[in-house]
Amino acid sequence: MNFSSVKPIILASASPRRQELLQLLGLPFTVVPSDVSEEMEVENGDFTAYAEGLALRKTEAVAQRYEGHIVIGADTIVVHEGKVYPKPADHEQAKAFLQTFSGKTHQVITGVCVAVDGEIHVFSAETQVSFRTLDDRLLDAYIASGDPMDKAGAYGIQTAGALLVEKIEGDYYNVVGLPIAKLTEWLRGQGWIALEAGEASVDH
Ligand SMILES: Cc1cn([C@H]2C[C@H](O)[C@@H](COP(=O)(O)OP(=O)(O)OP(=O)(O)O)O2)c(=O)[nH]c1=O
Repeated sequence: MNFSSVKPIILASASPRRQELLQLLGLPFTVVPSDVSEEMEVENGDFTAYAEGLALRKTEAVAQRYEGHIVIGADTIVVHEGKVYPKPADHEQAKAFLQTFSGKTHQVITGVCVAVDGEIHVFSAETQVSFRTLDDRLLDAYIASGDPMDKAGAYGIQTAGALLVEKIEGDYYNVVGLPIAKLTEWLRGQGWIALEAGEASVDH
């Protein structure tokens, strides 16, 4: 399946997972990571606004340098009982995070931002992830693998972190870092991308 786009696409993300997911569309894109600080306050307990705000910040930082492009940025956060769990600072913190999630359900929210020539659109997706009751040896082995360190909440559902998960409700790819179906539907709806086999596209 191949899509074409009306303008060149930039993925404003260093995440290899997001790059792989965007590759599913079979269209060319360039990666320009944003380099913005991810320090922001959660306001009024609104985690969706927080994830969307970070996605907006990352996207805008790149979009201002690339007129005439479709710039896509995202931010994935893990939320449990009113608190955001970022990428862990060290193995100890990774273990503490995962122990907190053991036997419980948390939320993964990915905020997505698309900017085209000053037009900015933001949306998000949320997935409920329920963890198994984790045994200590499995946790230690998983953390020793190093896999948790570059991932929000200290696990990757797409890697050996899969062994920690009991069930999910919502889009799996949203947990991995990009709700690709929702993004594709949105881009098609705007006419920014189209199926190559003759789908009408809007002239922007
Ligand atoms: C929960 C979870 C997160 N993650 C990853 C996705 C994201 O790469 C990362 C969350 O960090 P982000 O800050 O969203 O993204 P990033 O720093 O990797 O890249 P950039 O800011 O340049 O876009 O956690 C997984 O790969 N699997 C998972 O199961």
